[in-house]
Formats: sequence, C-alpha cells, structure tokens
Amino acid sequence: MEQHQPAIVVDHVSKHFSLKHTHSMKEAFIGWTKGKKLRSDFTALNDLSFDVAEGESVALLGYNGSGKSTMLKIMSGVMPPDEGTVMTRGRVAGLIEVGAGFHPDLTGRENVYLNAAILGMKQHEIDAIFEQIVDFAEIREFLDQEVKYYSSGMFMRLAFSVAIHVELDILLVDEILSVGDAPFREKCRLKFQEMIAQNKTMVVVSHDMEMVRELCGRGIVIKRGKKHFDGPIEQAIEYLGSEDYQLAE
Ligand SMILES: Nc1ncnc2c1ncn2[C@@H]1O[C@H](COP(=O)(O)OP(=O)(O)OP(=O)(O)O)[C@@H](O)[C@H]1O
Repeated sequence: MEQHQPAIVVDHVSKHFSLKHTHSMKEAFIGWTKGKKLRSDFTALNDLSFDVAEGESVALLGYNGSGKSTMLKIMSGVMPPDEGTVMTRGRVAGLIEVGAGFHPDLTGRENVYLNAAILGMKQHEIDAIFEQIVDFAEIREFLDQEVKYYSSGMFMRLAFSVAIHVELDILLVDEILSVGDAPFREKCRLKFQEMIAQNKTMVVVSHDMEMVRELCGRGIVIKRGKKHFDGPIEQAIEYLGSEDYQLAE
C-alpha cells in the first residue's frame, strides 16, 4: 500500500506511575520522620519513539504489563505523557475503554447520540448514521431501554458500534474483540478490513496473533516500556516468541 506522511508521531515518550507501599499509620509516620519514601516511581514507558504512516496498520506487541495500553491511552489523548510528545493527524477514535462514556441511566438511543457527540459529531451527522449503528449492534428492540439493563455483550456491541461508525482517520484498538461472541467478532473483523481498505490508520493491541497477523503489516514489540523490535509483522511475532525477547532487559 502506498504510504504518505505520518499520521502518528511518537517522540521520546516516557510515562511514570507512582506505586504505593502499604504501611500502617505508625510505620508511615516513622518512615516520614526518617525521610523514607512511601511511594516509588515506576516507569511504564521508557523513551519510546515511532511513526505510523497514514493508512498503515501497526500492532503493539508485548507481555502483560509491558506498556501497550498506556501507549494507546497517550495516543488517544486520555492520558498525557510525562516526557516526550505524541502528534496525531486527523480524527482519532479509540476502542480502548469501550463504553466508558456510556451513562447507565440513559437509553441506548440517548447514549448513541451522547457518545457520537463526544466523539465530535454533529446532530445531523449522527442522524445520518444512526440506523447503521443500531443495525451493526443488533440491539434494536432494546434501543429505548436504559443501558443499565443491557447484558455486558449488548452494552459492548453498542459502544463498539458507535466508535467504529463515527468519522475517523485513526483507530486505536485495545483487545476488545475478546468480549463479543463469535458472529459479532467476525463482523468486527470484516469491518476492520474494510477500514484498512479505506486507508484508515490503525494501531492494534492484542494477544491474538491470528488477528494481528490478519490486520497488521507491521509490529512493534515492547518490554518494560522500551521498544525492542520494529518491523514486518511476521518477524515481530517471531521475535515476541524468541529467547532474545525473554532475556531482554
Ligand atoms: N493508572 C496507573 N497507575 C499505576 N500504574 C499503572 C497505571 N496504568 C498502568 N499502570 C502500570 O503500567 C504498566 C503497564 O501497563 P499497561 O496496561 O500499559 O500494560 P499492557 O502492556 O497493556 O498489559 P496487558 O497485556 O496486561 O494489557 C503496568 O505495570 C501497570 O501496572
């Protein structure tokens, strides 16, 4: 596929979290008088840099806790980096915490409007895609029921459907397909392929190597927040399973 200017530029990004150490009040006080730290700093992302070209589909791979979701959250703008910058070109939609913007006391219909608006769409634009959203989610008969009565699968379908039907240039996908049933997963798979054919830029976090192989041409392998490999997807998957990765610091 022809590649253009970068859609995403991740430039020397680091992220630190503060880890709490449990203490009793007394220990905490004594520790404090002796100048001991009650918290320590944990580096989740360590000077990470990469570009993603427009129309490219890239997988972020790595063991649990290696920093993949943190990287996606920073790219989506829900979390700031501590150091470095992320530049994105165009409208970014994240399938990260699907349904996070859904309000339990509102109906399915109201939530579709609310969330599409949060994702930057105008009322008439939402009207135009409303039917497609509902059809894709297959929850039409429950549309006017409050979403707190939805099953977790129904809830996820609707939230997911809103996110993929809004106008977007960059789609960030975090391990969400595991929630849906097999027919819904298949439908999503086809939708992702359609988006790739439409030259959308995608960054996918998944432990499902079959899906990653199918959707992505390139893989970035990280461990403890550091990039260890960046290249063709087959080689990235191979590296992830290698002793080199296991031993990598
Ligand atoms: N808000 C937070 N506060 C403290 N630590 C956090 C926070 N978010 C993430 N972390 C830590 O940062 C590290 C990276 O987490 P992250 O969720 O990015 O990993 P991941 O590669 O997506 O893992 P997984 O494959 O398990 O989904 C983990 O050690 C996690 O505990």
